[in-house]
Amino acid sequence: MAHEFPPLKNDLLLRAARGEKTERAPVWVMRQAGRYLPEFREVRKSHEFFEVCRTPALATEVTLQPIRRYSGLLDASIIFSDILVIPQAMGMEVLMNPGPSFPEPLDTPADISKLNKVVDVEKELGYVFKAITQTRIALAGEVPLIGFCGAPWTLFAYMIEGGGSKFFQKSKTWIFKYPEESKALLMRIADVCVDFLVGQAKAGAQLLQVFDSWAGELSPHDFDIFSLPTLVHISTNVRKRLAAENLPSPPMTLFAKGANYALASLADSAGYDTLGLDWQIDPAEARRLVKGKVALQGNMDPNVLYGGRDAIEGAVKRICAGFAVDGGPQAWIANLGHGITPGVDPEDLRWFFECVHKYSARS
Ligand SMILES: Cc1c2[nH]c(c1CCC(=O)O)Cc1[nH]c(c(CCC(=O)O)c1C)Cc1[nH]c(c(CCC(=O)O)c1C)Cc1[nH]c(c(C)c1CCC(=O)O)C2
Repeated sequence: MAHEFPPLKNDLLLRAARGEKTERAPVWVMRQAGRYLPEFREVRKSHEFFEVCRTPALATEVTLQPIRRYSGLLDASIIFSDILVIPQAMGMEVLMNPGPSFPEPLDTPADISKLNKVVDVEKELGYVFKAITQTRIALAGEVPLIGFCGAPWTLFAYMIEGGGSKFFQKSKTWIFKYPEESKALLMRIADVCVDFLVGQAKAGAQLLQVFDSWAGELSPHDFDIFSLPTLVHISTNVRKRLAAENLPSPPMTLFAKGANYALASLADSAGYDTLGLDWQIDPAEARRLVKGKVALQGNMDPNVLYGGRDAIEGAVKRICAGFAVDGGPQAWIANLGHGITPGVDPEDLRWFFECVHKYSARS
């Protein structure tokens, strides 16, 4: 399955992810297709969240909304979907009302038998591959398209907690009481992640991002046991599988939120080209920890977007200076430290993009 796609006109994102110097920093934001956009809310009025995910024409439409609105300012698109499509593919029911909820979460390891024995990713998640191919065509080479999945630890926690959680008591009970069963389930999820990312790359995704949103809930010791091996499994096997078919591997990004304690070791050995950063670390300190081994992405506190133009400009200026290498942008993708939230004024986000263009430019 080889697709012919329109040639890419803006490769800033891919060059920065490979560690190259760029004339200015590429910029996009997590959850850029989302509820802060009136045109997104309009689509959601008549379509359920997962209906949008499962209908390639709708997924393409909402993926393109921010690209159209911020034409010339945004340097990447990210396919509209959710990390929780993997638990669905494994046989679990997931609702979005308005946050995610699982009517039948995994209670004890005996419940693992309720999951699908084999997951046919093409059959279960082929709609994501279709959406990616259609979006790639519709983008007409304007900007690259990012594919993504959730990291095993984060998905495992959702599948056990049954939704968001404050204390992660149930998922922590699993890892401490049933460590072997937990590791086996985490690896099963990791195998689905591999199939899913390989399929997304084949369908046309030009960069792949893994979201470990709850990495920060683990101690450094437990992260090394319950998350890191699965992340390495994913980066290694995605590249291996694509290479076996003579296909190039897209650059890979890992966003392990809250896991700044692991930055140095992730840069050393996790196998990702770029590490995403939340806002809890100073850019210069992150640069120091990763020793030039990987590119970085981030990391403005998303709530700065509520602080008005001066606050946004000040934060962007500081961040651009903090990530600069030899006085200019290199190996840095400007982004927020987490997803944009629904109350942000889209014009304030435009200002954020304009400030990144201005203050990251090589003089
Ligand atoms: C943990 C997680 C989820 N989903 C995702 C993560 C990892 C990133 C992170 O840490 O935030 C990833 C995600 N979710 C969504 C995308 C689409 C692409 C994009 O970034 O624009 C991506 C990359 C759409 C979405 N996923 C969701 C929305 C909002 C729901 C809606 O339209 O009603 C969107 C646009 C819903 C969702 N999905 C999830 C939650 C916790 C929620 C509810 C939170 C909220 O209300 O914002 C699970």
